[in-house]
Amino acid sequence: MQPKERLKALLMLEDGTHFWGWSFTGPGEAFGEMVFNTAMTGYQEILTDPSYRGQIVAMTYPLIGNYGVNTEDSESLKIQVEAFVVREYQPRYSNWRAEKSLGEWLSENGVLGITGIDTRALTRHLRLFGAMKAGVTTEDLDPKRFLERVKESPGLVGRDLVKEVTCPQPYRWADGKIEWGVSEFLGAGDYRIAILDCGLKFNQLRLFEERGCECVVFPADTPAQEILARDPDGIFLSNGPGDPAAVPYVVETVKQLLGRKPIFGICLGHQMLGQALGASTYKLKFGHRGANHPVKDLSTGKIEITSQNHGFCVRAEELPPEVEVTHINLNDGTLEGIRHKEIPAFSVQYHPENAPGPHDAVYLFDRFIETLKSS
Ligand SMILES: NC(=O)CC[C@H](N)C(=O)O
Repeated sequence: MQPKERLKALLMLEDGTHFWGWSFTGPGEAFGEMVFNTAMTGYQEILTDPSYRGQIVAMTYPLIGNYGVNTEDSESLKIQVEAFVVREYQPRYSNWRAEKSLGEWLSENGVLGITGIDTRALTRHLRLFGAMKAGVTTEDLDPKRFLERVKESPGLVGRDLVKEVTCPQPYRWADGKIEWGVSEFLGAGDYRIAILDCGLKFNQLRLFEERGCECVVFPADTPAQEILARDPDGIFLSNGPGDPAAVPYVVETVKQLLGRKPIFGICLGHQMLGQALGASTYKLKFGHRGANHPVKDLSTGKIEITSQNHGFCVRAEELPPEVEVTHINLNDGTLEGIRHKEIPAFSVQYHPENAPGPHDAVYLFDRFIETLKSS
């Protein structure tokens, strides 16, 4: 794209701090919580991760777009971020799997991407003052007026975004494909996993399938009895967007499932389990989003390098004595994993399914299968 075709864009934070850049996707406007992700690669997976709903994501890696996008690497059926912010967008992609440019894909899907932003300054600001509401626009370039609109936009706290991303009806996952409307297990695997979909990433389903599991996915508001009626061997609680305190109906479901079937939760799923066990959640200052967060597995003493994407955390001090802390984050000491000592239920705050990120923590899927064998 030649500079003369570029549209000027404004990125405005809730505190009035603002940056000028250019759109690389055409005209547009969006609002959301401004967050940064430190992964060096994996922008397609990040853009399609439903946990990013309600957020504008900036990449700290300075060159984005150089390997294009393809039809295989998406983690859900659509682009989920509200908008995308980069230092330097590269439209000339080079990769044998690429099918189109990042800019074409974003603009076809009506998602605004802006380039030319000093993402290092932006990130330092967010680290100092915390994640905050923001807006990006090519249409309302008066900073004073746009700031007022950013202030009026809804934030993340108290907002149930799960209802926006959960599947509209149950489906069965078979050979990497969705079979809409199938809510029964057909006996195709060694283990039947019922998935409570709060905004899952497809790699969770792929990893279960690779391990011989048959997965049936249920909308987040499915009552516990309906799930139990399918007689699954285990229950998986997926990741998902927004404030974990704003989805009490899922916490209620998890309470009813506890002790009935083995449970494994990831990220929002972990926050649902934590709340079902009696702890509350709080908002982190700027969250953890990236692909190199060190986490210690306290049961083995091993350190794993993990993929992360969360802005909230479970209060460890509120967990009852029958719940053990299994993982901690070595950057800031926050809670990263729990396990119930008496009933088969465990969860982690980070992303063992990676996509994008290192594969160090995939063992947790195997640990869950071991739990199913012994339950
Ligand atoms: N990836 C996730 O599941 C994120 C969980 C939750 N929305 C948070 O930000 O903490």
